[in-house]
Amino acid sequence: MAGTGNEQARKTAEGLAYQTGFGNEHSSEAVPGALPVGRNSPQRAPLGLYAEQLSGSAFTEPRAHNLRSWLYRIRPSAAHPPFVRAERHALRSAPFTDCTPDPNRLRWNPLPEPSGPTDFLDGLWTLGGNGDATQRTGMAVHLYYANTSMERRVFGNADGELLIVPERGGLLLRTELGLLHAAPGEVALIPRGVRFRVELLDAASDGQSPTARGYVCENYGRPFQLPDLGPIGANGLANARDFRAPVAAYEDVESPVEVVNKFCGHLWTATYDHSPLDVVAWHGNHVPYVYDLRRFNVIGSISYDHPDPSIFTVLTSPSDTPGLAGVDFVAFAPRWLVGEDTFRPPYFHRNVMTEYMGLIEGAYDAKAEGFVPGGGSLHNMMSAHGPDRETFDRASAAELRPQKIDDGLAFMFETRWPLTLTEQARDAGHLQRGYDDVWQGLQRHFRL
Ligand SMILES: O=C(O)Cc1cc(O)ccc1O
Ligand SMILES: [Fe+2]
Repeated sequence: MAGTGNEQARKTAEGLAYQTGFGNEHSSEAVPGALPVGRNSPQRAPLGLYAEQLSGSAFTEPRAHNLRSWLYRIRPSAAHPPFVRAERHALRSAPFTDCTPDPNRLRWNPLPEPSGPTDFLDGLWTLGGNGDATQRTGMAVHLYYANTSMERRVFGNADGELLIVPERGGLLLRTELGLLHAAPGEVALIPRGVRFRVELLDAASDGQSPTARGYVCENYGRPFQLPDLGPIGANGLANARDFRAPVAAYEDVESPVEVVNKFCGHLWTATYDHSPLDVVAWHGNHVPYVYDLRRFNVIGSISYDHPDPSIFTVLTSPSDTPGLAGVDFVAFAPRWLVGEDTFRPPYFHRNVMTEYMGLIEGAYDAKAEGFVPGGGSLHNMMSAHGPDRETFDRASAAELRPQKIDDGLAFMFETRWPLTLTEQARDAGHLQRGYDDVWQGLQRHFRL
């Protein structure tokens, strides 16, 4: 999994420089000479910087799973006042105990627009999840709807990593390790503990101030990694080289900045007298990434039958049982369907895993209508689901020519544990009533 040092930064369309590769020992310095050579913690770090290690795994975990970065910063993170409890808005954490786990198929419309100025952090709204943040197991599903940038404040999550899936509006993520741009169709991964600020970039097409909407998978468990490829071979699915990590970029700001820290499910806040995004150089593999889902190399059947969606796994958080993920991130990217004598859309099924699905753009091939961009569906453990009636009827009669599915981009957070809702998700006005009806009217065709 680890690669070699990668100093080769490249410019992208957005003008940001990146280093490429997943799991690499990256290194970067915003000022020449800021990175110590040959040791991590010299008696005096270059340029009067402080050396600090940030770990994402226990020191003693196997090398293939070991995650840590060394940061060279203007002030050590330790120089901060006490944290005090903060208001948590609509952000919730596991364990989720307010609602009874619900076996029903559920579907939501997009989050309603916020009524006042709302930044990414205040705009986070938790749908539900499983596990326990204090036990570092399970996951949570959040949505966000923001209309302002985070100003003079920074967020860090001690409870897990954050996989951010923008659906509307580009995000500029200013992290301790540098800047990332994530637009709809791309995903960003912020590792546990890495502090960041979210700025909204793209003005709406009507010239209105920017808004940003999307989904977040909070993973309390083992950090996301690329799935094994087995017989697929050495290449395919999400290729490691398409992940982009930032280059060092720092703020030298000596004025008050609020630092919000999510710890064991609660938000804590402290006002620092400087910006904690003050890392001038760093090296390591505990790093944020951005990945363009359009780079996903889709593998599928070229003979018959609809393959199981595990073939679309972008990232997986393994559990202690081989093959049984705490959470998988799965993308349904554009692809050709060529199966002969095959019902081509997703089949009817009851799955021991729990499936939360969202839509980034367009439509999804199992649902003719009602599953809309920014909305989401939950098919909990063993809940029966699959193509809606209209899709079933159409696909059962379709002429089976090669067909390109390129009118949408959907994804799934698939988890080994059932997902329990928050009260706000259960009682939401944007919860669709009558979702079950999409499977009504499936005719009896049996005859002897
Ligand atoms: O739409 C779903 O329910 C997700 C899904 C997709 C697929 O291709 C096969 C199984 C499955 O659960
Ligand atoms: Fe499913």
